[in-house]
Amino acid sequence: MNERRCTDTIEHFVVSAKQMAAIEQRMFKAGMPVAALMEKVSGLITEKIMELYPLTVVSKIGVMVGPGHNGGDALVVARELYLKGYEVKLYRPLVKGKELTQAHYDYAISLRIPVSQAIEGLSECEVIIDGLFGFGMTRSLTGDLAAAVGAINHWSIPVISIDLPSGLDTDTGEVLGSAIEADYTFCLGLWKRAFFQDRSLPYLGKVELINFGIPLADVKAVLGEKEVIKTMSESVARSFLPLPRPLVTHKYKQGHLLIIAGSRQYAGGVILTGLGARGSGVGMVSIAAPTSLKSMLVTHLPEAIIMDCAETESVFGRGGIAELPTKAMEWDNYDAIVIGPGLTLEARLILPLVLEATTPLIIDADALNTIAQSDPMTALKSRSETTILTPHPGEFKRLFPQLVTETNDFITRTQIASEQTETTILLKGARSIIAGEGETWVIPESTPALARGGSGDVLAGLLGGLIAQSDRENISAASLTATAAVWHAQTGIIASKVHSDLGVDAFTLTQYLSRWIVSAS
Ligand SMILES: NC(=O)C1=CN([C@@H]2O[C@H](COP(=O)(O)OP(=O)(O)OC[C@H]3O[C@@H](n4cnc5c(N)ncnc54)[C@H](O)[C@@H]3O)[C@@H](O)[C@H]2O)[C@H](O)CC1
Ligand SMILES: [K+]
Repeated sequence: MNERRCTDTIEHFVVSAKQMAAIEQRMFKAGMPVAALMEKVSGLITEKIMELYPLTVVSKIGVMVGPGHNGGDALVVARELYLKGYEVKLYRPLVKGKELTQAHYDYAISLRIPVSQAIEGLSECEVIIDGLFGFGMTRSLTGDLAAAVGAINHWSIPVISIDLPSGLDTDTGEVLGSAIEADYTFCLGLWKRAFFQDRSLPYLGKVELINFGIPLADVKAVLGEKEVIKTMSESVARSFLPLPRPLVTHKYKQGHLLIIAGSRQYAGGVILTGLGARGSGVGMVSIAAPTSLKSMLVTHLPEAIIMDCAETESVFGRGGIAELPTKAMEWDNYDAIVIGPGLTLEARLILPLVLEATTPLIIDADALNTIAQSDPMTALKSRSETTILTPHPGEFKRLFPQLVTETNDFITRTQIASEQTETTILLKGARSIIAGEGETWVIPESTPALARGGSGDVLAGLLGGLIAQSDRENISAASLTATAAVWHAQTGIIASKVHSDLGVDAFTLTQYLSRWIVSAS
């Protein structure tokens, strides 16, 4: 495997609370003392806090201390900051705690670090450290705990959460009763699943992984092969791009993508998909679209071959594709097909034929909605070639209503849907999730600037173009899908820096697709 593609480093793995506890136990069993690990971790957190809030700027720091080792970490951080000269005040709502945490508490008292009996005692602090609960939180926050969290969220004092914001479920990111809205979260050792569930984003603030040297062997031993979830970093995504191009090549060697999209009702989606494909660098784009869209498509995408299709009656104002021309259905001519954007539910007339194509197929938008109206499992499982679905949460729910009811976890949902349909699924969101062929990827960064009509059409074209020109023998569909998702998200970030979060309409987005590639050099 290409060395640059190595995802076997600590920063790439994502774990559940149960897996984290098992990994930690292996380290302890091998001889690493619990107290030594807590000192090491807390030393690193202290350094980060001092970088963010130097003594010259901030002096009063409040520390919330819980009963478990998250509270132990908080007490070590409190002690170190106190010894460095900060005015530290503790709040410990639960008197009982784990032995090591109690020992650190006793020592803090012996140093005369003040303790407030009520949360209000922390209201004058300039920063608050949240060490109430980490991955050991099992029950909902109630009573004094919930009230304390509510008070902190109400004040406008910056909050730093240790490991994860107290009150969030480590795996699903759900709020258990009430949760800290942190400004910064220092995730300890390995990324937890909650960091990649959309619902937890408003609570996490800026996130950073504190690498304290968990042995990779312990991670691999606990996760095995089946339960691996990885983040797709920018550098790994770049390594999956079809670069460098061979010096001697021609357009059909660089991939031929067929886009089947558009209707009279939704004429623009097909242009945006075409522009997304253009941005991918794919050698050739063919477009099958309703005949009345032809001249417009030629104007916007002069490089594409436009195959005009007979239209359905516009009784409902739809004007969708009634029939695909024979030329379009010579599937062997294409390296990938994208079907969906702007088709309307008239897609039902052509979809069964397209599903039979022996070409990698990306199914988006109305094609997904159309499949949802039939029997998705049977329709998708019967395909012989790679199939990629790109639903947003609404489309996902229409396709897999039962899964949405049965599991509260976006990652698990995507994995099960992928297994059941034998497809690769990209569940789009603030943190997109990709599952396919046993791989699971999460996308660690994006921007709300991309929450606009047409943004998904661009992604479908970009993904189709990437699949069409890639070395599919050596790169999985899931890896390429995650690469396209990173490319799309990072393009949004780059464009929003120039145009603001309000300025990244789908067309503008397409104009920045190549910037992400050159931004690395
Ligand atoms: N990852 C590592 O290798 C290290 C992690 N450290 C820190 O340890 C915590 C996890 O510690 P643990 O003691 O297992 O769990 P918590 O601190 O999250 O708290 C568990 C504690 O709280 C009780 N409890 C749970 N829910 C509630 C509730 N709603 N109300 C009241 N009490 C509750 C539960 O019964 C337990 O007693 C990890 O996050 C890191 O911060 C190490 O310090 C370094 C190595
Ligand atoms: K915490």
